[in-house]
Amino acid sequence: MMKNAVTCRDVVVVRGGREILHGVGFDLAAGTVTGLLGPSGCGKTTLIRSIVGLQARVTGDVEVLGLPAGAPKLRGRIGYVTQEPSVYRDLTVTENLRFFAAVLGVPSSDVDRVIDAVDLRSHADVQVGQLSGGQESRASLAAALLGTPELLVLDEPTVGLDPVLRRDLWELFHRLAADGATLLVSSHVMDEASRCDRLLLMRDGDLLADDTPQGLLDSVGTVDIEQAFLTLIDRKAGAQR
Ligand SMILES: Nc1ncnc2c1ncn2[C@@H]1O[C@H](COP(=O)(O)OP(=O)(O)OP(=O)(O)O)[C@@H](O)[C@H]1O
Repeated sequence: MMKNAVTCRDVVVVRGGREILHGVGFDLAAGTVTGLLGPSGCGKTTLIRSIVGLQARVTGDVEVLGLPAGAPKLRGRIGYVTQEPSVYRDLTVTENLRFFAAVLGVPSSDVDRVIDAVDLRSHADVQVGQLSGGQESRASLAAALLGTPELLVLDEPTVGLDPVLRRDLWELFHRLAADGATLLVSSHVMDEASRCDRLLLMRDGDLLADDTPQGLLDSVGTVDIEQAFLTLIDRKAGAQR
């Protein structure tokens, strides 16, 4: 049986006095790329924060790599890239990565590997403040790849990237999964859905679907994921009427 890297059961989160997640449950199989898709504000970042152990007021069960989310032993086993760049703008790409490698206790030889992985070799000695938005987000991704984490959680990593870079990044995600990593990648761009092994479709703090891209299309009876998402919303609204 395939091992699960993440198991969520009945996850409820309250933020600012409002219930944001209403009892979410799913598994992430090890070595797969799962897309977390849904409109802005539906709760993707909140769910991601619950998995990486940064979210307060989480009830239900969130198990990550066999441990409760947030367990100190998970540090170094999870790579998390937020929507905000997490690298220092006054340091070069290489200087940033050497710094993070030292903090994580990762050999500095790993720096070259992650620079190549995100295709930033030509800008390795450029200050992050002088990079384009897409290059800066790839520098953040490179930092998250240091030490080869078993779980990579990426919050909208392809925002602002051109189609070629997006394609290259998705290829990288699948190479990492083939090497055994588990990836959860959030996006509100539905056309990225077909690149995932599995999809979690979210709306208003609930999971509308948890399926493979083809399984979703077959079960809903549509030809594209965006249409499937809209059909599921209409069905749910109809059921609630
Ligand atoms: N710090 C906070 N305090 C209170 N409520 C918050 C906070 N951050 C987010 N929220 C609320 O939680 C809900 C879910 O936000 P979240 O950031 O998880 O959505 P998202 O799906 O990641 O959106 P986006 O795609 O725009 O990043 C939103 O209604 C938002 O207003």
